[in-house]
Amino acid sequence: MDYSCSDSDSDGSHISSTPPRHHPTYQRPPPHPSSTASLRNKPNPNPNPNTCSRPILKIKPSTNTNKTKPPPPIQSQSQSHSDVVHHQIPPSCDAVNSLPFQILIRRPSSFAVDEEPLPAGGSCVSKFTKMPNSNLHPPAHSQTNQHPNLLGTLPPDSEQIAADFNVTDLGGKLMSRSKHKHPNLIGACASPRDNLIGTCVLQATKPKPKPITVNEGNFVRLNINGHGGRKRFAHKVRKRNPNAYNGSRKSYKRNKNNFKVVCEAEEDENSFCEQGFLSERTETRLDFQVIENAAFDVRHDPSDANLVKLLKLVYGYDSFRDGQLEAIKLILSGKSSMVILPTGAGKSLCYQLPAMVLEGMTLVISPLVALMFDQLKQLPPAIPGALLCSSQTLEETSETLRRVQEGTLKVLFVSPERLLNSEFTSIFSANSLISLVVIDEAHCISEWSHNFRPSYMRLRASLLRSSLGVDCILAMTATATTKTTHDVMCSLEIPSTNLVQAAQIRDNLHLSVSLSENRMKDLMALLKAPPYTEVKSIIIYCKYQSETDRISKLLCDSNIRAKSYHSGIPAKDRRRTQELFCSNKIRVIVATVAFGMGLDKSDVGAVIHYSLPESLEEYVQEIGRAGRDGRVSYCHLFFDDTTYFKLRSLMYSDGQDQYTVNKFLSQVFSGDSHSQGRICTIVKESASRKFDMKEEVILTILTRLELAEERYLCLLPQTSVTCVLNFHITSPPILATKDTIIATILKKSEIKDGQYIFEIPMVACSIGVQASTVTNHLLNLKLKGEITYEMKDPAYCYMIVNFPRDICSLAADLAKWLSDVESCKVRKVDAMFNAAFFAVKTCDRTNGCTDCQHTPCLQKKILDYFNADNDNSIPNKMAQTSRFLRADIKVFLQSNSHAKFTPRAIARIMHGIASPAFPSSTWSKTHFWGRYIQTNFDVIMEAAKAELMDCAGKTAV
Ligand SMILES: Nc1ncnc2c1ncn2[C@@H]1O[C@H](COP(=O)(O)OP(=O)(O)OP(=O)(O)O)[C@@H](O)[C@H]1O
Repeated sequence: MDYSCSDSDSDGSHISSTPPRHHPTYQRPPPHPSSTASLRNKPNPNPNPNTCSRPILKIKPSTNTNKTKPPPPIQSQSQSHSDVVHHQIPPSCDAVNSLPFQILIRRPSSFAVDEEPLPAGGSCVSKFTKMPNSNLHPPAHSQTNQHPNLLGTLPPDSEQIAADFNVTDLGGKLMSRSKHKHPNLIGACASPRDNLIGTCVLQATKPKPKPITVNEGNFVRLNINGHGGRKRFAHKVRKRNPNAYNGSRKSYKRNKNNFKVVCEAEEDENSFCEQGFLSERTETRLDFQVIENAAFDVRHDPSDANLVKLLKLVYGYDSFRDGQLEAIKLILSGKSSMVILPTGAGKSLCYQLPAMVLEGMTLVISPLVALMFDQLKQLPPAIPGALLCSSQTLEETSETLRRVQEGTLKVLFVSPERLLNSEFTSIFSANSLISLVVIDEAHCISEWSHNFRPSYMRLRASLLRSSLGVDCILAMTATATTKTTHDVMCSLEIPSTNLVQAAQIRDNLHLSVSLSENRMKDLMALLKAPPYTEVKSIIIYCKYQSETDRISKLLCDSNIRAKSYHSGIPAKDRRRTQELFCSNKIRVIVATVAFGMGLDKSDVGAVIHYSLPESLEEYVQEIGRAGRDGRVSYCHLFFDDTTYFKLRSLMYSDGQDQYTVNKFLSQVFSGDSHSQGRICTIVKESASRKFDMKEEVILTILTRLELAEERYLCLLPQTSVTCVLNFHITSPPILATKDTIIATILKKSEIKDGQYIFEIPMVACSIGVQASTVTNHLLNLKLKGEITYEMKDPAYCYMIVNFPRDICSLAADLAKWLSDVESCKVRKVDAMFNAAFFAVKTCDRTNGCTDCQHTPCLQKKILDYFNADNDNSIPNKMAQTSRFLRADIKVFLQSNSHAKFTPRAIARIMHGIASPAFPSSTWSKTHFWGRYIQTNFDVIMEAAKAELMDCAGKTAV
């Protein structure tokens, strides 16, 4: 069996494995640094005392099956950069937080989109430009200036974090501005001229209502007929939505500097008249006036009638969907809430509408940059919005921050990593600018979700309150089990009464499932038969990238317009594919899990799962991309044992033994118990190989150490450790005479082929400054043409806050926690497989199920799964013993006596799972690779442990 074809796209969860793809010939595997057996220990209790019981808020049932639920600088102590580097730097956590870097998580996954170079820009300037109101205009001297260090090209390693330099530096400047009274309402036009150019401000008092004239009535007329009105209005929105970037990254890029286009309109009124735009602009002004009045009414009386009126004006919809009204009322009354509504149910409206009504700004925390762009684009014109991401230019970032300070933004999208930047957060904590924090995809907070992210783990109510000065939090997700919901609500301190939940699956989705011996053949047959022949847009989900390419080619060969989509395809091509799909130029998109988040194509008529999803959550998310227009849509799932076993094995990619965690912690806390305040770095790549631990797992452990009650460390923005420097204009010794940093660099460098190689933290420490000061200085010199340099060895950076009293028991706790997370993921695969298996093999087809149509029984399985109080008892198909296992392990160890193994490493090889120290490029050539994929992983680990102890005993003798 060949298990090396594992080019899967992760779902964004670091726990998902993304093994490499290759087929090399067998070589003798290299020795491995780690060795011996692993141990286990006691669990970590729930850290949050705020328990949330069953949800209480009920949603009125509609067609859906609604569910109700409730110190001073000291000398450097750097070691080799390959491991942990320690640096004593000014100790205040705040001070170090102000390093102009952010932690960015590199993910070989859908979330990797987060870090892809996105089209520059993102702060979309709306036509709601600031009006000449002295209250809103800072004095000229307080205008934001460009930071001299931040212009021009950034070094490759710092490209990603460059924008965050901007935020940091600007943050400081912005803080020194005069404090402006934050406006309250949207769309109050200030002067006739401002009106003509569609300029708006937010006012604190109710504006004088204007009588609606024939012209003015256009807006109301456009929307009065609900859906039809919405369509026509949507057209207007597309034409004029200040938040939209025309649906196309390309065109957005083209327009990114065209803020001027909007501003120029002010000067070029005549041309607008000539082009016949004047009346449209007048309508726009009046539209906003009407909306503003309606928003004012809602703020003073959030009655159903007023809310529906505002809904109709802004969106053109006649009524709220399930859960929306309840959620909006909770938010408007200042209550933190959690909203669990199916994909496509309209969760965005639950924060957009309050954003219009509430004073101050709504901050939306979103896991993906691509998702932020989509959400920004979808904001109605009446809600001025922007986003901040690391791919933006200094100008774009400063423009957005200026609008934040002025209060002319109502919605701002940011990534969770942004909250690590204390200068960014200080803008808000000092000014109370934010009235609502929305956490999109809130399940990512919980390690018990299918998509846990370490950066989300840091989103706790206490942090949000202290760093952003906000009281009201809205957590939104489409998929959360009872355990995940409880976890999220506890972390965000949301009372159990404030849960708005509806069935996690829509009724218009027809679910079918089949056990397949030959999935490719069955897929082709499915596509060539009704109802699929009639479906205009289809998504086919596969586990592996290679599968998507193969299937899309096959479909094209069969005259079906199809394209593949996965994270191995360049971002530009992926965007193009998505555009082609959204504009119906291709009929089928064959994708990995990397596709779909934030996709709002309403007429996807079918979603086919060529591979078993990793969890019912993933399944529900993905089928939720069908039928968003409410029409009957078809979702078919193919499954088979082989895919299940492979998938299940992959869930063991991230677990760690206590032995390894212990070694890792010893490295993290190397030094003595008086090392509080010491700044350390862990070079990602070398540490990952050394401990046979994925980089994301390293970050997860560090984050966990930060969030522990004792707070062992404080995570700092990531940095690069090594710098390779070339001098170009002035000779190094001459430059050193007038530049202290260069003088220190010369002292600390090793010279190789004329290049100066040094460690940034070491240089920073010896001068007693922060690493960012050194990098900023280098950047400045680079911009002057004096030097060029390359940054290497990206590293996690942290400050030791509390030295652990007992590293062994801490390691035991952490290993137990990692093991629990691992088991949880395995159970999720089992639950997915069991649901499919039940439908095909056990369902008696009495409750509406027929042949392979299993909507009723799958819906029930899904609801049961999401509502279960625990997930402990999920049966699985794994063998619990194997006759030849011990003997095979013995042979394997004998034939690889040069290498050192842990029991887990052996079990992974027997399951065909690659890891940083045992890559499949080398180890997949052993014929034991994946041989025991059907045997319980823990059983193999136990056998391996016994065999290793045997070997060790013999060696000792
Ligand atoms: N009350 C409503 N009436 C009609 N359409 C609505 C209503 N509320 C939202 N919609 C529409 O439903 C579509 C889906 O909304 P939205 O993108 O907010 O869904 P979502 O729940 O966030 O989905 P996902 O979980 O996939 O992100 C949008 O086109 C939106 O305009």
